[in-house]
Amino acid sequence: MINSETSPPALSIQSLSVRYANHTALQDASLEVASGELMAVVGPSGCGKSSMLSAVNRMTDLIPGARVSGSVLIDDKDVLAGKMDVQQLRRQVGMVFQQPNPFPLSIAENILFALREHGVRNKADLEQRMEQALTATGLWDEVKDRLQMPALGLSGGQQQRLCFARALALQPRVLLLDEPCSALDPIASATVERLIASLKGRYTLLMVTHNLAQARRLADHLSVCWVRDGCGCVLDSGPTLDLFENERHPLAYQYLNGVLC
Ligand SMILES: Nc1ncnc2c1ncn2[C@@H]1O[C@H](COP(=O)(O)OP(=O)(O)OP(=O)(O)O)[C@@H](O)[C@H]1O
Repeated sequence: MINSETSPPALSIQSLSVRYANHTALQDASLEVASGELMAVVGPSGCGKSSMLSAVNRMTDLIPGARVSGSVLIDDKDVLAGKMDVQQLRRQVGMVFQQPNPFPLSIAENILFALREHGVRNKADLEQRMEQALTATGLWDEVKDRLQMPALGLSGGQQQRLCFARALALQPRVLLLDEPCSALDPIASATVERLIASLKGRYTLLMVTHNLAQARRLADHLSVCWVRDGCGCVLDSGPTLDLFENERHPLAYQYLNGVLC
């Protein structure tokens, strides 16, 4: 287990702003995630949570008119720097979305394709990494006898775990999770939540969720975002229980404790 008291943060977001045309989705946001910890980002709709995640893996590059400023350091390297190799960044920073989005390929190919795209060629390595990733997500025993079947034939929860396996196979430094359970039924959601809990300590996780109870169960640290003067911003960040139980920032405290109407 990594000692977060002494290690520098794995992910440090500093004065991050994201603008789309003339709208500021996120203004001057800063937070730090220690290596091996899970930080949950919560806040009302439209406060810039997804925009924050998109800046971390440079998906904002793909949005016409999007402008990003500030810095996003992963192990002290600024991913927003022009010289950053975006292909290399996508290997370092995995992402799982709200809707499971497996490729319309076989279960095996979903993982093998991602590995080959990132330069893994040796057949034994490919198979070993595929099995490890499927095992880590609890899928191996469920799918090992039907690896050549279409991934889209899996249940929603299994598809989501396959998306986790596809990301984990690349051994990312940081994993971004954008409401990873919200499209799943309660049983599948609980399975994915257990999977996320099992990743703590081994991966650095930044998770957007609207489920405050889930944030409280899973997150080591919490960042509460808000919309102020039409722009998304971070109200307060800190240890999860401290934010839930102590009125450090009145608005954040009221939001977390459901006393805002
Ligand atoms: N591609 C885009 N082009 C223009 N505006 C956008 C784009 N993506 C997001 N926005 C706007 O930026 C603001 C922040 O959106 P974002 O999706 O980051 O918020 P969010 O907190 O993740 O919301 P939700 O909880 O509803 O997913 C919103 O006003 C949204 O309409």
